[in-house]
Amino acid sequence: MASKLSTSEVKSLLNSHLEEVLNPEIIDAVLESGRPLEIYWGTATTGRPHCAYFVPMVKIAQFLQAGCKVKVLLADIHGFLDNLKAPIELVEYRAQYYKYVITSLLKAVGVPIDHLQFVLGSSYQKSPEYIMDLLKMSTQVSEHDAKRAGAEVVKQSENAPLSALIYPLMQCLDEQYLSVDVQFGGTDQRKIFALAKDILPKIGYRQRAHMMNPMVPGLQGGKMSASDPDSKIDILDTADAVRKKLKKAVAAPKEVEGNGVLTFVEYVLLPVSALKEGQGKEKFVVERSRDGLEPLVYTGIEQMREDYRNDVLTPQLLKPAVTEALITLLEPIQAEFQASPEWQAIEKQAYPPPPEVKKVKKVKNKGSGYPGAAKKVEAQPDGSVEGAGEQETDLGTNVRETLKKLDIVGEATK
Ligand SMILES: N[C@@H](Cc1ccc(O)cc1)C(=O)O
Repeated sequence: MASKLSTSEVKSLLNSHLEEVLNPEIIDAVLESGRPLEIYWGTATTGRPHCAYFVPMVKIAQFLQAGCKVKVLLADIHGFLDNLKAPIELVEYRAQYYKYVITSLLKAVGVPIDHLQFVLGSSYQKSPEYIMDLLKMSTQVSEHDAKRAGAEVVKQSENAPLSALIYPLMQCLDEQYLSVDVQFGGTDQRKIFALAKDILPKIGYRQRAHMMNPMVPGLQGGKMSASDPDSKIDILDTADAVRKKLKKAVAAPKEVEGNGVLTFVEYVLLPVSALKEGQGKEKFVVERSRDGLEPLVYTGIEQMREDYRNDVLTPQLLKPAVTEALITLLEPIQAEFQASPEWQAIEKQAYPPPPEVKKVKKVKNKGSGYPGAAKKVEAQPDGSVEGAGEQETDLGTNVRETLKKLDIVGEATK
C-alpha cells in the first residue's frame, strides 16, 4: 500500500466498525500484492445530505488514510430510478451539491483526498457497452430475485415500476465499470451485494469483495420523518439550529442500546478525533465545569458506555458535549460554503424552495355545487402539487396556467 502504515494498522483502519465483509480473501490478496486497494461507495443523489452521512464518510476517510483509492459514485440515474426521488431535471445539480458536501466533509476530517475520485453515474451508465451488459444481465436474473435484491433499498410498492428492478442490476454492474476490488455500503445493501456476487460471473466478470457497516440509530433517535424538518440535522444548519434539534434528541439515561447520541460519538466523533490527531488515538472530552468538576476525558467508546450505564455520564452532560463537537465539525464545511458562490448557486438549483402557494385567481362564487368550484391546490414539500389537474374545467385551466408560470406542472397535467 502507498501509506506509511504497517499492514496491521492498515487492516485495523479498513475493518474498524464494519459489521460484515464478503469475500475478504479478495481484499487480502490485493493488500499482499502491494498495490492500493480500490474501493467504491455509491450514493443516490436525492435528498439533502445530513448528519447521518458522517457515518459512511468516516469509513471513506479511514480508507483514504489507509492508502486506498476511493471512488464515490454519484448515482444520479439511481436517484430517479428509485421512485423518482430526485426529479430528472434536478438530479444533475444534486450530484454536484453532493460532491461539494462530501469533499468538504472529508477535508474537515483532515484526510488527504488526492486518492479520492468522484464519478457521475450517467457519465458511463448510458454507454452502449453498459446497456448491452445490463440487457445481458436481465436474461440471467428473475423478476423475483431483482425485486428481492432491492427490498431494503428501493421504495417498495405493489405493482412496482420496472425501474425498481433495474436499479439493483445496475448497482451490480457498477462494480465492473468502476473497476474496483470492493464495494462498500451499509448492511441494507446486503441483498444487492449478494446478487452482484452471483450475477457478475454469469456475464463473464469477476466477483468483488463487499464491506458493510452496520445500520446505526440516527443522531436524534426516534423515527426519522422526511416531512418533519426538525428530524434531521442538515450539514448547513446553523449552530443554533443544531442546538435546538439536539436538545430534542432522544437519549434515555443509562440506556446504551439504540442511543443515537452515543452512537454518533462511537461512529463519528471518536474516529474523527483519531484521524485528526493522525496518531490513531481517539479522544472525547465532556466538560463538567458547570458542576465545578474536572472534565471527563475518554479515549474509547467502552469507557463511555460504562459511565453512561452508571449514570456518571448523564444525558445532560453528554448532549451539550456532542452538540458542541458537532458544531465544531460543521464549522469548516459551512465556512467553505459561505466562501463559495459556486456552491451556493448549486445549492439553490439543486434544492429550490417549495413553490409559494399562490392564491388561484378568484372566481365568482357560484356555490360549491358549481362544476368549476374552487379546488384547493397545495404545493407539497417535495415540490409536487396536490389537487392540480384534477378537473377539466375553466378553473382547471386557470390552475394549470398559474402552475405553468411557477414551472411546477408535471407532465401529466401539461
Ligand atoms: N444503493 C445505494 C446507492 C448506490 C447506487 C448505485 C451504486 O452502484 C451503488 C450505490 C443507496 O442506497 O444509496
